[in-house]
This record gives sequence, C-alpha cells and structure tokens, in this order.
Amino acid sequence: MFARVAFIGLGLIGSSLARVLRAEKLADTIVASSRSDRTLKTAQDIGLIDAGYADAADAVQGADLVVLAMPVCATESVLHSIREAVGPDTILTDVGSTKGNVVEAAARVFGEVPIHFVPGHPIAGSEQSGVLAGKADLFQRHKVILTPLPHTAAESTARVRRMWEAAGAEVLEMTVERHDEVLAKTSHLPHFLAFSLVDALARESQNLDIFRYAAGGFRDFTRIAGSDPLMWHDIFFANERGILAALDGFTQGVERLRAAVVAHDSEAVLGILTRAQAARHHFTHMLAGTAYAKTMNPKNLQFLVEAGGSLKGQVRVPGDKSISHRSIMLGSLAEGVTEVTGFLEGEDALATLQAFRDMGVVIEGPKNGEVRIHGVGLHGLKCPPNAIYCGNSGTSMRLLSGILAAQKFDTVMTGDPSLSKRPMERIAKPLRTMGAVIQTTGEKGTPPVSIKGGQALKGIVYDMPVASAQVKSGVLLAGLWAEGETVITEPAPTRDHSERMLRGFGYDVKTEGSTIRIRGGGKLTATNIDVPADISSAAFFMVGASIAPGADIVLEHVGINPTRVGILNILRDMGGDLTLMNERIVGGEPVADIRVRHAKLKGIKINEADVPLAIDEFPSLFIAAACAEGTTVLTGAEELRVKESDRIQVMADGLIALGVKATPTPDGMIIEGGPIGGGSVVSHGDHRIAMSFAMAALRATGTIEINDCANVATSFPGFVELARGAGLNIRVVEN
Ligand SMILES: O=C(O)C1=C[C@@H](OP(=O)(O)O)[C@@H](O)[C@H](O)C1
Ligand SMILES: C=C(OP(=O)(O)O)C(=O)O
Repeated sequence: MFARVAFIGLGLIGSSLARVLRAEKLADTIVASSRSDRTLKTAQDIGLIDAGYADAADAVQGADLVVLAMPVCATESVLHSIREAVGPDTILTDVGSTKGNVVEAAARVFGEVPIHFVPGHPIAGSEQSGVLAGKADLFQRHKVILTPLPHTAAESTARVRRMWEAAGAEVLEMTVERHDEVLAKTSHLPHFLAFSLVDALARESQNLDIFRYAAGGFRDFTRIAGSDPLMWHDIFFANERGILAALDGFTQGVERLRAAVVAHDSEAVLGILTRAQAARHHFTHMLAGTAYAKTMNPKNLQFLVEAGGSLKGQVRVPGDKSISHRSIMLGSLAEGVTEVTGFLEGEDALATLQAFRDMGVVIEGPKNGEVRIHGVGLHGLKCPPNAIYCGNSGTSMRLLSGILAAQKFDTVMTGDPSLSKRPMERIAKPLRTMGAVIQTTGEKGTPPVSIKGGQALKGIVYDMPVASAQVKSGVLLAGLWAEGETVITEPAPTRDHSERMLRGFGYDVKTEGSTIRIRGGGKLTATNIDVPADISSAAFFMVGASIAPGADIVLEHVGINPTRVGILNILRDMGGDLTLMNERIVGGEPVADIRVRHAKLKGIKINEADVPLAIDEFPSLFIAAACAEGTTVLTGAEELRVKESDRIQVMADGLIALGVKATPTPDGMIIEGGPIGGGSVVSHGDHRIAMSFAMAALRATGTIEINDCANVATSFPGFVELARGAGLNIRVVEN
C-alpha cells in the first residue's frame, strides 16, 4: 500500500498503527521520529521500525505517507519543521482527538491546508500510553473518523481510509466542526470530569482513606483519569469551545438532578435515572443503526443443532410480543400507573419501551417481566431528543405512526436494515386521509418515517386493503385523538389485542362483525396487565413436539386469543395431537396450558381463513409440512414476503438446502413431505426462520447449522436454553 511511512510520535496510537502496517505488510519501510531516543531504540529493538530519527524533517524525507501521532498541541511546530521536507505528493494524516486546531495549524504553516492532508481520529485510545502499550488489534471494530476538507484530494482520503480498514476499523467521514462538537461530549467531557473528580477527592485531607475504601463505582467512573496528562492538557485547550459548551449542558443536568433530590421529587429522580439507564443501554444500538442483538454481537451467531432428540416436560415461553408492545403504549398514554407482569424482555418490545422513555414517560423495569409505567395521559408525551429507533420491529413503527401523527411535535422513526426494507405506506396512507402529515422517506415507501406534528386529525371510514393488525391498530390509535368517529373494516379477522386492551383501559371500542369503531376525545385509565406466554413462540415447541417421536410437552399459560389460534387449527388439520387444558381468562385475554404429543402429520391444503390467524407461524408450519406425509399447499399468504425477511423465499431456500422438495409460489409454498437432511441454512437475520430450522433438527438425519441467529433475541430471549432444557441438542457458536 505504501513504500515508506514515517511516524512522528510512537505512543499508543502511533505504535499500534505501525504494528498493523508491519503485520499486514502494508509498507516496505517504516521509520519514525520521536522526542525520546529510548522510544526509538525500543521500537527498533522490537522490529517495529527500520530507522529512527531525532529530527522529524529527516524522518519524512522520501515518505509517501506521514502519520502525525504526537500530542495535538505539537502539530504546528512539527508541521513547521517538516514543511520543506515533505514531497508535493506525500499524504499527511494525523490521529489527534481534536480536528479544528489541527486543521488551523496546517493552514497557518502551509498557507492553505495541503490537498493531501487527511485529518483523522481513531477512537481507540486507552489510559495506557507508550510504544510498548501498542497492539496490532487496537483498532479492530473501532471507529475511525476522517474529516477531509472540501478540497482534500479524494484519492488521498481513499488511501487513508483503506489503511484504517486494513486495521479492522470502521471508517466514518464528517466535517471538522461536527467532529469536535461530538467528541467534546462523548470523550473530552468525560475525561474532564474524571480528572477533576479524582483531583477534588485527592485534595481532601483523608484522601488515603477515601481511595482505600473506593468502591467499584469510583474505579469505573475514574478509570480514564489515569490517562496521559500531557495529551489531555493539549486536548482541553485544543477543543476549548466544544468542551465548555458540553460542560454547560452537563452542569444544567447536574443542577436538575440536584434540585429534584433537594425537593424530594421522587418521580423526577426516578425519571432521570431510568432514562439514563435505558439510554446507556440503547445508544450503542441507535448509533450503530442495527438490531440490538447484532450490535452486542457483531459476529455471526450460529446455532448448531444435532439431529434427533425429543421434547419433554413443562415449558413457559416468554410473554406475548404484540400484547407487550401495546401494554407500553396504552400504559404511557393512560392516566395513572400501569403495572405489567409477564412483559416480553425481547428487543422488539424494548424498542417500544425506549420510544416512550424518549418521549418523557417514566417507566420502571423491566425486571423479571415486571414493568411500572407512570402514564402521562393522552396529551402528555414530550418531543423525543432524537429519531426514535425501532430496531427490527414492524409493530413498533406502524403502531407508533398512528400515535405520533397526532402529537404536537415532529418525529422521525428509523430501523435496522431489515425494518428499513419493509413497507410503511400501508399505514401512512390511511393516516394521511385522517389529516396526518407523514412521509416514508426510504426509497420504496420504506423507513425512515417522518411525521410533522401539530395536525388536527379527523375520523375516517377505512376499508383495509390488506389484513394487517398493525395497520388496524395504527389507525385505531390515531382515532383516539381524531375528531369524530374512526371506522375500520378488515378484509379478514386479524389479532384484536388493541381493541381488547383499549377496553381494558376503559375506552369504548365497538366491534360489529369485521367493523371496528372508535371515537376520539376520551381518556385511558391505568390498569394492570398480565401478559400471557406468546403463542407465536410456543409454536416452535408445538411443531417440534408434533414432529419428534416420543415427544410429550406442556406449554404453560399460552394466550389462545381466537385471532391467534391459526397454528392450533392448522396443526390439528394435519393430524397434530394438541390438548387445551385449564382454559381461563386473564386480563381480558383467553389463556390455556397446551399439551402437545408426537403425531403422524399429513399434508393438507391450508385453509386461507387461517392465514391471518397464523401469520407469524408459517416458518415453523413449513417445517411441520416437510415432516408430514404427502403434499402441503399454502396460498393467500403473500404478506409473508414483507416480514423480517421474505419468509417464503428464505424458508424455501433453507428447506431445499436440507433436501426437502419445496416450491415457492408468489403467495405461498408447495411442500412435499419426506426426509430432512443435515446441512447449512441462513436465517437472514429473521428470528422465526432461525428457530424454525432449529426444530427441524428433531427429525433431520444430520446436524443443521443455522447462520445469522442474533435476532432471536428480538422475540424470544432465552430460546436456546429453554429448547435445550426440553431436549433439543442445540448449541451456539460465535464466529
Ligand atoms: O399487530 C401486531 O402485533 C402484529 C401483527 C402482524 O403483522 P401485520 O399487521 O403486518 O400482519 C404480525 O406479523 C406481527 O408479528 C405482530
Ligand atoms: C412480523 C413480526 O414482527 P414485526 O412485524 O413486529 O417486526 C414477527 O414477529 O414475526
């Protein structure tokens, strides 16, 4: 990549980058200059550099890349000393934590910032320093920000980018000003606070005792006060403006919390703490713009499921996802405190929870499925500070569209790569006829969704073209704020959790046949919600037990709302052995324990009326069909193509890879039952695909390897442990 690279400075960052260039053979010759002879000698002794120079001008002679890796305040004097020695085509780059002062220094020295100068900042420091602290993997999966100027040569920027990518970094570009503003908040301010806290404590007379008894909190909060003082001294001056502005914002925050404590305002204190705790967890995901699970786990999460085994015992799968979303939404919009038990602590429902925290609602938990929501009433939501990040969750985005369309403030909703491909015009269109100003700003009516607040909505009469509970619910929710009546007719029955829960919160919703009516202007009153286990999660075990010889399993406390029981109907039509026990009503939703025993399944033509009632269960039903005797035909299910993945194509591909005869059609699939082989399949980040193929191993002749499984955490945290406990030979591998 380069013939001769010269480093000015060989501290942690410089020497780590030199190690990368060596390890990856990206430079024929590496030389360096340092203020310390010892550093140069050490670097030569360990084979890091070919030659060391006391004078920076000597080091840069003949170099095609010069890396400035010394403290930022030395930039101007170093540039002065090398000005005559760098060639006209030499690329210059730096690694400083501030960019404005570096660029200004370059402009002063050269008259204008040279076109081959590419300012850069690897965000990979640590409190360690020195040539021996460097590591070749320091930059792996870290971000490097480049801040090229409008006149910087594109090819030079591209070469510097390639170098950092070779170091394993993710390279971003932004303006110099933006960089300094962002870093002031995320890096410089925390260092400022850590240094000043430790200094303040160290000044106290009993400081020895204080440090002796210092607990983990002190250690964690102040780790970075062990960083290089000279470097941070320079940074504090170099980005003075940015740091002071960040400090002012911080001081206001401290004052707010202080005042709340002084006033014994427990709700305000709890609000600040719960929002902060959640934000700490959430920011990483929002910034990465990917599914939470993926960010936590950038590697491929693979399921390896050995053939055979059976399912036995009692299993309680996590809470219903649809009901969990709605409990947060209605609880937030209600007057009073709503307590939820059995809440699904999966990423999708947590995205909804975070959205309401972003809009100022105080929400305690979740802890062991318990959530306490301090409702703010229908007019109490506040403008969120940023775009609302819905992760992988279509339900969050479509239901929230209805709520946000009626607020006074503007909002934007974004999602992960899967959600960013899903159709949003289906909800935007009816909301527009109600008077909403809503845009789908993606390429094909897809997210981000942008909503202008302050619109007066009016009720509509809407005949839904697709059977979608999300669209129905989004329009119904908007109807809470609309003038007059909103009347919705569905082409086929879809899940009615919104209607039931609205009634549970004391709101009048009328259902007559396929028509639902709601009038705006009422209020929601807080209530308690017991979320049953999710029949869509139980479905994997129903299919698993049906296909596995010897299986006999009881699924506890499963929601059997009549609009969700397609899986029971279809499996029974195929000859499945399912018994409902202890049927009861819990919080307005029917619930039962379901016993499932192995049965000889037969292929069927699936009843189209069952399609919306089993819409999320087809990935697992396709596995049942593959194990059945004869042919199974599904039609009328084109909706499957616009879920987290194209569930028709992705399931067909996987089944074919395992030797099953599967033929995808535009609106369904034809599957010939027969033996299932072992092999490798890809879930395309779709939780339900991953879990369905895991169950297929119960009847396969070889191990099934399933790739890209991190998103199982969106709807079914703990799936692997629960399935293993019941008898599936599943393990997780990261690679
Ligand atoms: O309203 C809901 O909670 C859901 C409705 C269904 O989506 P559609 O409305 O797109 O069919 C379903 O697939 C989704 O998992 C949850
Ligand atoms: C389609 C699903 O969810 P959502 O639309 O909320 O992403 C699902 O869970 O299968």
